[in-house]
Amino acid sequence: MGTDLRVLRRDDWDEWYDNLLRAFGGIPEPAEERETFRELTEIDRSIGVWDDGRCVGTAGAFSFRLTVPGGASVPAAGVTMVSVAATHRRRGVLTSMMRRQLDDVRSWGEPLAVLTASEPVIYGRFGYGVGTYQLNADIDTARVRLSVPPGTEDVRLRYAAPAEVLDACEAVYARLVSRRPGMIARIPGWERLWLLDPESTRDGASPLQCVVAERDGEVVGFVRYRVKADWDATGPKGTVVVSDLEALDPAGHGALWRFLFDLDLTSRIDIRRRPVDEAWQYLVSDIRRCSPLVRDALHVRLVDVGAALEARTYQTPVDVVLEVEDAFCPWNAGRWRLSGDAKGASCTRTTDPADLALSVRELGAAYLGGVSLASLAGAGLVRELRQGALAEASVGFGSVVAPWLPHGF
Ligand SMILES: CC(=O)SCCNC(=O)CCNC(=O)[C@H](O)C(C)(C)COP(=O)(O)OP(=O)(O)OC[C@H]1O[C@@H](n2cnc3c(N)ncnc32)[C@H](O)[C@@H]1OP(=O)(O)O
Repeated sequence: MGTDLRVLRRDDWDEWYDNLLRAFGGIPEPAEERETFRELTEIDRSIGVWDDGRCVGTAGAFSFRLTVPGGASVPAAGVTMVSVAATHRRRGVLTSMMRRQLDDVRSWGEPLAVLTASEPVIYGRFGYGVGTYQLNADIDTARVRLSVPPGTEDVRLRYAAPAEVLDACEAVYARLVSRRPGMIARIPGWERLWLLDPESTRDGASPLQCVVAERDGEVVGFVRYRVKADWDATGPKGTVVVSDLEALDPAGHGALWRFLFDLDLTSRIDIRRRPVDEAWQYLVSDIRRCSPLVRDALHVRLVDVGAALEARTYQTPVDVVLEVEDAFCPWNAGRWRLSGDAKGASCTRTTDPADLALSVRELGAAYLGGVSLASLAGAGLVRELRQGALAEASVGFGSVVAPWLPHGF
């Protein structure tokens, strides 16, 4: 028997998933988490590589709908659970899975594939560009002060068991999805992930706690967090480890952040995976003592350039011919005329002279409006062939709010 790349079968899931866990260090997952991922795995959209009957490669693809600039919710394959057995690494197993997967995504009619990478170096060769960034912060709340906007006093906070208020929290999330490019509409069942709280993954912190923010009886935000207690000879210096926080308006946001800042016996907030333009940064007295750190988040691949560029809108009018290079998905290569504005867009094949030349990777980076084409041109990755085309496209592709991926997958 030789090497076989095929769609996953339900009976093979355990061996397939064990290959994945082993590639990530071989640390077993708590039973509840493993069962949740078993249920969330879309078997017929997952592939594996078997060598002599043993699984040596895995890759899955969730059926996401991703918010793009303009607010449309666009089908996107959420590439996930990628692994190759260390015994078989660097022999092209990943490349063969990426080949099959992108062909599949195309045949499913999904214009985009997206992923979060274990290491950013892996996926550029397959045409993915970094389309969103995330902000991590480690805030010294003993030194940094927070001011809050008017209306914060009208927001009431109350503790609740995370499971008890899950529906209300999900309703807040659902209202935010169309507001930011990069957000993913919730697939039923995924909400269970936010409640998983096995002791083994807490790293010494408390169980998950939840506080909801209400105004006039309506939930306008929530925060889920843990507290990691710490005491030394000088007294308490605990850390608030934030799991997620969402708010519908500035007052709800301010109230929740003030709560985090004011928690007794703590002197730090550890918060990750936040929007790079999130409001709290403009409310703190000393941003340096918040140790902000920006990191790549969502990697974006245009699987169907025409359909993807038509699915979003452009904040100012654009009419440009793009010369696209795409060695891995050659059906995208060549010239496309993109004409669009804030109401809609068309993107069709053309033989007209090109205005901008770039690879599909740069298009992926710029697609959600978080990376400007002008910045990429500054790096020599986008070439302007008609004077003025770069500024026109760069402004048009932009987004008023920074794109943001709220959770990993
Ligand atoms: C979306 C997600 O799920 S991200 C999770 C990815 N998985 C992991 O990080 C788990 C641990 N790592 C692995 O399982 C494997 O090393 C993988 C999946 C990253 C790579 O699989 P491989 O089968 O070794 O990759 P493959 O042989 O097809 O490599 C293709 C090219 O990418 C390069 N490459 C692959 N992985 C890496 C890496 N981690 N760092 C640097 N280069 C890499 C290879 O050197 C090769 O380059 P070349 O074409 O110039 O020779």
